[in-house]
Amino acid sequence: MSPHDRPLREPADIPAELAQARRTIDNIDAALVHLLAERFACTKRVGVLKAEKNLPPADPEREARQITRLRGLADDSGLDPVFAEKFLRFIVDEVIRHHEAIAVEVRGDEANSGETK
Ligand SMILES: O=C(O)C(=O)C[C@]1(C(=O)O)C=C[C@@H](O)C=C1
Repeated sequence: MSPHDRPLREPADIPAELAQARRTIDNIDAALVHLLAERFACTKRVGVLKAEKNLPPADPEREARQITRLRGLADDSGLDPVFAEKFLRFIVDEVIRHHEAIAVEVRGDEANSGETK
């Protein structure tokens, strides 16, 4: 466990309920960071697999299905579906940038090893 996992210290003079809510927010933010780190570790592997198999970095058809699914989940759980879609778009755009960089690296490695595909 990292020292950053602990909730932030709050001033003693703030209302107890606000301090409790902020502890919950800090725990949720920590979980979000851990989840994003796991997701990006997984998509890094996907980027390598795609580059090795000469697949394109982006898969718009899969993205469309992910958006439909997440919008439905958001709706069911009281989260604004427009926000859910923007959030996924933000993450996936970053993943695609990573995939593009990985593809450049893998192509370079192949060129250096004299491999052909
Ligand atoms: O599923 C893939 O093919 C991925 O590369 C992962 C991912 C994602 O982050 O969810 C990213 C890019 C694609 O356009 C679709 C989905």
